[in-house]
Amino acid sequence: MAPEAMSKVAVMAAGKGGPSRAFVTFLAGNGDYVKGVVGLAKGLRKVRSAYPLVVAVLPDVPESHRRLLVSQGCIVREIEPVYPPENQTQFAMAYYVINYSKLRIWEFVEYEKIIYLDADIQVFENIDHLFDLPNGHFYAVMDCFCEKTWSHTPQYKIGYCQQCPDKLVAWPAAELGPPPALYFNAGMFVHEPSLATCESLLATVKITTPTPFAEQDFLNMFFKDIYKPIPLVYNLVMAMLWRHPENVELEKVKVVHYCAAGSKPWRYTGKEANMDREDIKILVKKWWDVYNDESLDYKGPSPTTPAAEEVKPPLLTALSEARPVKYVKAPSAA
Ligand SMILES: O=c1ccn([C@@H]2O[C@H](COP(=O)(O)OP(=O)(O)O[C@H]3O[C@H](CO)[C@H](O)[C@H](O)[C@H]3O)[C@@H](O)[C@H]2O)c(=O)[nH]1
Ligand SMILES: O[C@H]1[C@H](O)[C@@H](O)[C@H](O)[C@@H](O)[C@H]1O
Ligand SMILES: [Mn+2]
Repeated sequence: MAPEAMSKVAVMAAGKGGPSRAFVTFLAGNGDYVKGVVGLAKGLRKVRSAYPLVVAVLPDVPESHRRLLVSQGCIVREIEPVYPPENQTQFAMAYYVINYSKLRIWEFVEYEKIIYLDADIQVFENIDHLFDLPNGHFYAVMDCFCEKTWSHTPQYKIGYCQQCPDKLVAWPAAELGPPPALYFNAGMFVHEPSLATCESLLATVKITTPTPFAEQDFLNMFFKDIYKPIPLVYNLVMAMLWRHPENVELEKVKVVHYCAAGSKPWRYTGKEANMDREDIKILVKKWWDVYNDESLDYKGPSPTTPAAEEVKPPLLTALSEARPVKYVKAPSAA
């Protein structure tokens, strides 16, 4: 089926009154991450996903970028920034605001379930079946602790990784107590929006000291009791390719997360560590092939009404009214 026909199916399916579902991504600033979102929208079309891509945008995303996303069939929704607790940021403020603002997607209660994907993710095979996972859990892929980005952690310091818990070094339980809880990469997850959860997330974040991986550390803490790992084919964290090649069957991977330093396809130069690998070059080319494929451009009806009708509800209104936030053409939860 042609991509534009599939988009019509998506609109129809969304309007049928079944459980409403959406892919959600997140965009901040006026930089080049918008390319990631365009690539993702086209990738989801290529694999014939039946569900829309909602883009949660911070107020600093320029109008031209919003229009571009709408022209690519995305549903653009502005969110309010979430700020870290005052005076507690040992790291850059902007970084925390960007990442914590992701917590707003729990406000999207017109969707019963969402699959969140970072803008630096591409979907190469259909993953719509993940919407059928039982509710009540937080599904995501386990992270790898082996890159330098982890050097602040005890795991990294002793050379322990949950991807091969017995191989490198076993966790020294005698000294450090039980091994750390399983830790997911927050670039991709499956969960249910809920105003109650959102309220609790925002209240908890206010009293939680920011840590280096920002909302990722926070979500790991918040959802640790309901976290369920899913196979790494749903979020290939790139470092897995050189850190744990024995765990990766590249031909089976459905979702690639271009998160390693230097791997964002739209900034790729090949010069950073590990970036001259053949598998990386292939994955970067695959991303560009989707991004440049004009046949994947959105050709269906406009997924939103004019920008003036965009509803930008303050969280408090949304919470106090405790009903789905109204938004143009988004599948209704009814
Ligand atoms: O200028 C920016 C920066 C980030 N983003 C959005 O924020 C997401 C997270 O940023 P990165 O993808 O660059 O972060 P990484 O994947 O390298 O980092 C990982 O850690 C982050 C916090 O440290 C987040 O948890 C993220 O989901 C997780 O995969 C992006 O995909 C994008 O959707 C923007 O829109 N603009
Ligand atoms: O393991 C990954 C990786 O190290 C990324 O580069 C980092 O940005 C992520 O937050 C982390 O989860
Ligand atoms: Mn990412």
